[in-house]
Amino acid sequence: MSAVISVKDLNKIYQGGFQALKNINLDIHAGEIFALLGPNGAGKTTLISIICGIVNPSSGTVLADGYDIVRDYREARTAIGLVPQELSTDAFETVWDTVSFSRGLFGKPRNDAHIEKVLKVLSLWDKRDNKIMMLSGGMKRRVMIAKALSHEPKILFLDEPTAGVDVELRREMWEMVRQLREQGVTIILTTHYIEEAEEMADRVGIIREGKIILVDDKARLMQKLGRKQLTVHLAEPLQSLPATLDDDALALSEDGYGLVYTYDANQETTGIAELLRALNAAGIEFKDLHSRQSSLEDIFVDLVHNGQPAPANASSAGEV
Ligand SMILES: Nc1ncnc2c1ncn2[C@@H]1O[C@H](COP(=O)(O)OP(=O)(O)OP(=O)(O)O)[C@@H](O)[C@H]1O
Repeated sequence: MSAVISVKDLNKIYQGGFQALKNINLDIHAGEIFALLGPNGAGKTTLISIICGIVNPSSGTVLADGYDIVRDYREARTAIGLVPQELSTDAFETVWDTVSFSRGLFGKPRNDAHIEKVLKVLSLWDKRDNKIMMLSGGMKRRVMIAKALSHEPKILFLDEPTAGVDVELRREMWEMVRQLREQGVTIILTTHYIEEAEEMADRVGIIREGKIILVDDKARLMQKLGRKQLTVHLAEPLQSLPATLDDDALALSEDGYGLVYTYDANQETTGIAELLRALNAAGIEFKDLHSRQSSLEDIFVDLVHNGQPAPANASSAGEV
């Protein structure tokens, strides 16, 4: 697969000596949706800013669409559209003028047909003559994306595209991002919503303390690192686990009514049959069984906080 962005041995030391990026190596494939995940301060924005030519690297190289982001700055930058975290648009301009003006900033000749296409994909066509200040927050966010696409970039960076956006609008944005990918745009997004990466990404990269700790195909990652969890709902609460049930993979819920067993679904023997036999032998009755696959969020939390995948925890906040 061809790399549309190629990052090699990239380091960033900010003035004052803080090293925000530590020897980053990363290839982004043409046509994929790549999600960059990491806790606050991990280095996501720094990495994106370097690729987009906003921040200077301390060492290492980055090629965007084959162009060196330092030596061939102009060509590299033309290949990229960036939607930053903060909304910044001219409130008094119309949607059409703002988006066409952005195209001009890249030295591209006027192309009304392209601007029309972008506004239509982003469902902004009906609003083209409205002033930005008349638009809702979600529409303003779409204007930012339209601006980033105005010069026909091959690569689109979305930094926290749905931060503070309600669930319905988030789903709309996801749909729109998928449409852009279908039109051949490579998309790199950073997100705090794991659900967003789980829903959309082809590949996921996890960054922690300035280092890329993992890059993998999302589906493979979930299969490889995912665990399953079986909860046995007991008829009567237990104070503690009987000695015959002592097993690292088994935990008692706080209220004593749930036994939570974590296992690897890819193994030939999961240990479930033994567990149920042991419960019988101990005279422990249960009312129900419930199993779940660990989510990308479980995997992420384990990797970021423990450095390795661990048993699925029932974390469901959806945000890190
Ligand atoms: N201009 C700067 N000077 C010094 N340190 C900086 C500068 N910009 C960022 N940093 C530091 O570099 C680290 C990485 O910051 P960065 O903004 O890249 O993280 P992030 O992963 O994007 O975080 P968030 O999820 O909070 O946006 C942080 O510790 C931050 O304090």
